[in-house]
Amino acid sequence: MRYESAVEVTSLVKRYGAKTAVDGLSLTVAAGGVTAVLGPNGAGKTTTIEVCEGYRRPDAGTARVLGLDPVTEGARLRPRIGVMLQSGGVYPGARAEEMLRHTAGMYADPVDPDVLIERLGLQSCGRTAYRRLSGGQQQRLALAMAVVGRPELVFLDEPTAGLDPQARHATWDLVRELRTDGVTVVLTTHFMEEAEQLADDVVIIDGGRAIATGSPEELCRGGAENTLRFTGRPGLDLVSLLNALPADTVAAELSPGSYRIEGRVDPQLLATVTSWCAQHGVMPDHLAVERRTLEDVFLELTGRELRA
Ligand SMILES: Nc1ncnc2c1ncn2[C@@H]1O[C@H](COP(=O)(O)OP(=O)(O)OP(=O)(O)O)[C@@H](O)[C@H]1O
Repeated sequence: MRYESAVEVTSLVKRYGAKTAVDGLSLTVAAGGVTAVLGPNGAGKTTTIEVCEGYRRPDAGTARVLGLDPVTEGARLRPRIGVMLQSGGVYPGARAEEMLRHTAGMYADPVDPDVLIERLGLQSCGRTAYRRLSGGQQQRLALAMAVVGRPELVFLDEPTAGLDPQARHATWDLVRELRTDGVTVVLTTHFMEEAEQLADDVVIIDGGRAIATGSPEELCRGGAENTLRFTGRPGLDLVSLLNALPADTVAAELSPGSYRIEGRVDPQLLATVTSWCAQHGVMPDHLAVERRTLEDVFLELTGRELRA
């Protein structure tokens, strides 16, 4: 159940020398849901998460996590959160199973490590040193270590980067289960589909600031132009069709007989187009409404150019 915010970041600034990595960022994470933090490379996601985890001190602004200051009240906070770093955080020589059991032993009521080992397909890796695990196995072990203590809140920094599809789906299932159990999950990802699949809320960060927030549905709907496509006989009178549609609608015949209409595609527009087709003896085949995806929204907001 959602009853309060689990994370409150306010006007956060974090600099590395002359580089301002986080530049007055504010965000709120609702308790008991999954929040995906998205942003281009170098946007400041990891830095923000690491401030929330207590690994970095803010230069200005504040972070409150489960009502606590992650730096000054870290000792009280750490037993209540789980952390999966983007890389590292595990002693390279330790065996996988040993490491997970050791982590479990640090908590009052841990999940049975064997259950996590099976869930995350780590059975064959138990006696292998961490540094000899594959990248995907290291990721899965880090995830198991983040959740073994039954945290109230988990931070997962790119949990599925480099995972094969089976491991990605196993990770998604685990995140869904955490959510069902009322655990708050904050994850970063570059996979927009992952955010669409898992997130109740999305925060898009760019240049060290939060530039958009909302549920995936809200972000895809907001100010949205959608597209309607259909095929019919070539050479339809698009001027006549546009006369029947709202003024800002655009129609084009992309190739002979293949039509695209762009604008606010709502049930009324759909009805007008099909009724116009009926009046003109046109059967609109392959009629399809294409909604904006989170990736479309992300690229609209953050641009298409590569980040340095
Ligand atoms: N320890 C550091 N020292 C100096 N600069 C750093 C350090 N860590 C991060 N930066 C810089 O701060 C900026 C933000 O980095 P951060 O890792 O927070 O971004 P990110 O959004 O997580 O990126 P990515 O998606 O690539 O993981 C980048 O320009 C990065 O080069």
